[in-house]
Amino acid sequence: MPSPKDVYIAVIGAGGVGKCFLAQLEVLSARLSKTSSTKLSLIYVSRSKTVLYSPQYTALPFTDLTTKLADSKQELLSLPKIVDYLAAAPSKVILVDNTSSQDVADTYPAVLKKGISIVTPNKKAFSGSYQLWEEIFAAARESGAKVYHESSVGAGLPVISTLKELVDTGDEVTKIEGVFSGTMSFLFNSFAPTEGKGGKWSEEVKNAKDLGYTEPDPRDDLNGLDVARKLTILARLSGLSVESPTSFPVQSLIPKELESVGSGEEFMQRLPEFDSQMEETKTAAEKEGKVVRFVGSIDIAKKEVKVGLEKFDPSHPIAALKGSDNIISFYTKRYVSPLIIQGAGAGGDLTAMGVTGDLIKILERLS
Ligand SMILES: NC(=O)C1=CN([C@@H]2O[C@H](COP(=O)(O)OP(=O)(O)OC[C@H]3O[C@@H](n4cnc5c(N)ncnc54)[C@H](OP(=O)(O)O)[C@@H]3O)[C@@H](O)[C@H]2O)C=CC1
Ligand SMILES: N[C@@H](CC=O)C(=O)O
Ligand code: NA
Repeated sequence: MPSPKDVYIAVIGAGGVGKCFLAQLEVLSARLSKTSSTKLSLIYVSRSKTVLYSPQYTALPFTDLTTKLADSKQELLSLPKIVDYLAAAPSKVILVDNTSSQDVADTYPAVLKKGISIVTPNKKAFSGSYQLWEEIFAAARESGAKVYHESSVGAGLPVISTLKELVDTGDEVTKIEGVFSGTMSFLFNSFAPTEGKGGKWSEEVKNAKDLGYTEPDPRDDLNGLDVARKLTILARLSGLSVESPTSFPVQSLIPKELESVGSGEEFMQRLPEFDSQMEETKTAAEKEGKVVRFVGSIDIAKKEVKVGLEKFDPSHPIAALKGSDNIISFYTKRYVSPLIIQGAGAGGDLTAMGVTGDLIKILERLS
């Protein structure tokens, strides 16, 4: 029989972030077994085409887990079947969604209604329709299940928790601005550095993908939608009921000629043909003694959200960012001089850290 401190963990998605999360889960699980009465049991892990799970809810061993998952012949479960399986577990369950799937995100209300808590870096649930946002939090309130998504903005950086604490303690956010994409930050810091020549645009896009910074399809970064999703989440948490990430101006860096390309692979292959377009943008800024960067802002009073390229003096903190750094400035009634959060905003281990941190918060709050 499971004890009240047994907690079952189900993980959907074992890519760049998911694999790092599983490694962190193994360490956390071993630490908790030595230092507390909490026993974590990983009972379900899946990728898009394979699944490994325990019908009897016994813990899956961590040894060679990703190889066993890749080789598994177990039949995939549909999302409603996953919910049924988890709801029938004999103790508390936390679902970890490490995908960028809208279908998985759309299942959150049903998951939460069954009392299953969720942690995720997936932006889709919180930046989809406003109706989905309301359904998610209504379901969590109704059942008492928790839903945490720190890594949906700024990867492991404490962006969501900071904003929630500002709002929950009665502060009023007036403006949020900065660099919200690790990919875009890396691209512009390497393509248009404040010193030196910089690399080719398409080559830097490939580097960002290889480093695990981009979305599964890098076009979701280049079209500005990833930043728009993050701003939608932050705006909603600040009290602005933004309808969707396409309900405000978003500048896309996808060349017009490649807008209708079918696959991400073909897009990456053809991108070098259009390097001259970004070169022109860079040169135009250089002629003014500036550099281009991809930024976003939310003006709460004006109810204005925007995403796109802007030019900065090389001495500006946004121009001086390094690597995949994000910089996020909160202007509030209390913080007239902004509260600034800065640091790496993408990468498997850093993103997984936010997910594992959320998991720990839920474990502390589960009664
Ligand atoms: N990478 C980063 O730096 C950051 C990522 N995030 C977010 O983290 C999430 C994961 O990103 P990342 O790990 O980089 O992406 P990857 O593409 O590397 O991994 C996604 C994983 O999800 C799996 N998957 C997709 N759809 C399904 C499904 N329906 N059922 C089961 N598994 C599925 C994929 O399966 P398969 O292996 O078969 O393809 C893959 O294992 C995304 O939501 C992203 O926005 C957030 C902050 C930073
Ligand atoms: N693709 C995203 C990943 C984190 O959200 C980014 O580059 O910021
Ligand atoms: Na974060």
